[in-house]
Amino acid sequence: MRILVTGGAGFIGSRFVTMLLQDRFVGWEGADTTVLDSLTYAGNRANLPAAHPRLHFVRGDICDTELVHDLMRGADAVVHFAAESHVDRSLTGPTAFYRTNVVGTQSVMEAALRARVERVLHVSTDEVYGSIETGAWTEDSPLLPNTPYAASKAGSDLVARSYWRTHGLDVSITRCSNNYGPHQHPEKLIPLFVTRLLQGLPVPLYGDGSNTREWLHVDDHCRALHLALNKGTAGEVYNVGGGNAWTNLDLTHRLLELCEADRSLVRYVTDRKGHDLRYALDDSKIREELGYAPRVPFDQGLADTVAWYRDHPDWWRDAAAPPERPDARALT
Ligand SMILES: NC(=O)c1ccc[n+]([C@@H]2O[C@H](COP(=O)([O-])OP(=O)(O)OC[C@H]3O[C@@H](n4cnc5c(N)ncnc54)[C@H](O)[C@@H]3O)[C@@H](O)[C@H]2O)c1
Ligand SMILES: Cc1cn([C@H]2C[C@H](O)[C@@H](COP(=O)(O)OP(=O)(O)O[C@H]3O[C@H](CO)[C@@H](O)[C@H](O)[C@H]3O)O2)c(=O)[nH]c1=O
Repeated sequence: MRILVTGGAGFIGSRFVTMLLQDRFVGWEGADTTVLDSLTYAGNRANLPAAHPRLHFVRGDICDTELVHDLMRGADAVVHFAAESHVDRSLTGPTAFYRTNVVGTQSVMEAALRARVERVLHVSTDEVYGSIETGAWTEDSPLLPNTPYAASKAGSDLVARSYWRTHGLDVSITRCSNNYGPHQHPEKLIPLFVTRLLQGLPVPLYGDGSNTREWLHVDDHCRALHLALNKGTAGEVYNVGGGNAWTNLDLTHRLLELCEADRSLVRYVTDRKGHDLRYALDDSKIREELGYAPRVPFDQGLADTVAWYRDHPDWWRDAAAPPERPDARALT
């Protein structure tokens, strides 16, 4: 078995590859893995084993269709993670988002079609549905993305779907909620707040902190991706939710406790432009059809994540700073 993973040096992709190399996915034991990653600010080669007999790392751009096609020759499956992933960056620099997320996904689908890859999984997000005040999105909910990031991911979903509908490419799409865990870039809420609190620095809470997100441990997400790739149906979408809905304010209070930090470190700053109020996924389809069930209790997963950042300051100290925000800059 040969698997190509795009974006495999990022947060979720590297965890997926690590679990694969540890033979944690039933039926894929001994699989050879090729990672294609351009190592943007978000990619880190050190997220993966330095050397492993079943890992081949290629630094390259998913928009280079010839390269992607060459790497796909003989591959049994492709898992497509590569993307620009941070909403705040998409507000100030959207071009890279449309290039990588839309054009790059078209390149990956085209290469998979030409290389006759048997199975493709496109990793997407609940943000394509927009914002929901009550209830939860099913896979049939309309796509109403609100930010450049979300719009580019919605575009990528439609590109993937069109390769299935027009050309019969065997591709499924997953849409998951907010992931957390080790190796997440400290531009995202949990690692940003944890790494700042551990240094005794204030944390920037957008708006009034009432925005709500559902948190999913990265290991549970990776298990869901394995199931979707192995047992999912071409052309179908599968939601993957965490079931743990928290307002940002409540989550911040939890992080303050875990980091043994004082509430005075919370700073309310100007809200994110177009800030989605609430995300909520109905993931009964993947649970009932593919047998998915999350395993990591949120309290345990969050405590372990904080401990990981506490134990790995060398990993995050040099990470690229989040985009400059005048009010966030004033915090330091
Ligand atoms: N993190 C989340 O909470 C979350 C939730 C839902 C969906 N997703 C989706 O999951 C996927 C992975 O997210 P993540 O959080 O691991 O992202 P990440 O930003 O940590 O990693 C993205 C990886 O893609 C690589 N990359 C970017 N542009 C590239 C290009 N043009 N060519 C090749 N490689 C390129 C980067 O170097 C990096 O290693 C993304 O598609 C994202 O939209 C993430
Ligand atoms: C960085 C930051 C974020 N926030 C708020 C904004 C959001 O309501 C919440 C989480 O923000 P972020 O960690 O940036 O994540 P969010 O915008 O929800 O997007 C994430 O989750 C999405 C899935 O829902 C993924 O598709 C994205 O790739 C991923 O980045 O915290 C703050 O209040 N302060 C901050 O400094």
